[in-house]
Amino acid sequence: MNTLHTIAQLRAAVSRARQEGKRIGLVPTMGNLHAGHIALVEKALQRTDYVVVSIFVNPMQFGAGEDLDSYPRTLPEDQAKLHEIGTHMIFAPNVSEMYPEGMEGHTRVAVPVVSEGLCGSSRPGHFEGVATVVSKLLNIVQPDLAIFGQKDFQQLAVIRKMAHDLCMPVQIMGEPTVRAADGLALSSRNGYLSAEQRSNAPLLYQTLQQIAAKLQAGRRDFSAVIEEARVQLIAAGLQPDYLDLRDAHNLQPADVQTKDVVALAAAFLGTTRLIDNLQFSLS
Ligand SMILES: Nc1ncnc2c1ncn2[C@@H]1O[C@H](COP(=O)(O)OP(=O)(O)OP(=O)(O)O)[C@@H](O)[C@H]1O
Ligand SMILES: CC(C)(CO)[C@@H](O)C(=O)[O-]
Ligand code: BAL
Repeated sequence: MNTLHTIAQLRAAVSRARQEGKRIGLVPTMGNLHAGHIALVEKALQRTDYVVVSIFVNPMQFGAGEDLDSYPRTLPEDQAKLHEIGTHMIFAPNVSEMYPEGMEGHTRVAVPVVSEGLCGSSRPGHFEGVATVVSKLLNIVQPDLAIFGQKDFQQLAVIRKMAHDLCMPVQIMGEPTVRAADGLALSSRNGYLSAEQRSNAPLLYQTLQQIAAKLQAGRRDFSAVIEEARVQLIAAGLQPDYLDLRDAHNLQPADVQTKDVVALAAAFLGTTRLIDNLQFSLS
């Protein structure tokens, strides 16, 4: 396994693999890899013959005052984890390789509607940054398959819509969220939590489970159920950013007709913002 830092080197390596008849897989990440990322890479290794993992903390998707500078950068540890499971190639460009003329006048990919609301409201410009960098990565690697986590549910919806609308010749696959034993979704940002915050953090997923249980038991007063959840999070010291029920297929607001629902939440523990979601069916 090699780590390449330039687009030209990576393109040459992928093109050699393709000439050997290999199917190419891509797993885009921002590094600081945990078992959630590893599950995506293992799926890519099962489904394709040559797996590229990109590691790039993309400044275009961070807003002012967010954690771009403090985001954990752990390339040697990431390399060891990826080597151990048989990853074929790491692509770890620096910012000037990806944005040689800077970000100011750079082309941007906007995916309306699905990018709006939820994380799109709290992080203006975030999904434009994600869609732009994922487009670049897809154009650089030209994979047959690209895999993303369902933990970032709205991000996955944005990327699927972008690939569809722009006729990108790639299969986009979403994989289930990997959780700690207490239910907390694994996330690089969990590393920012104090011991006390970490012990309260599983309440985010528990609250989503309680919302699902109430609706599956027959309640249809969506706003009251959401308000009860908000009150519970606040009482435990979590500050909800959003808590919402959407149609899992198109992220439009859920109503009493919606069959496949996703409950989505973002909440602050101190300055750390965690997200999670839970999909469930209503009859
Ligand atoms: N717990 C998880 N289970 C499955 N996939 C995950 C999990 N966490 C992240 N991913 C996926 O891994 C890919 C890279 O995500 P990223 O590097 O941002 O990791 P992260 O841990 O989510 O970090 P952050 O704290 O920035 O949200 C994304 O497709 C993301 O959805
Ligand atoms: C998809 C991604 C790698 C694009 O920077 C990032 O948003 C992430 O890690 O989820
Ligand atoms: N995991 C999504 C990337 C981000 O929070 O910027």
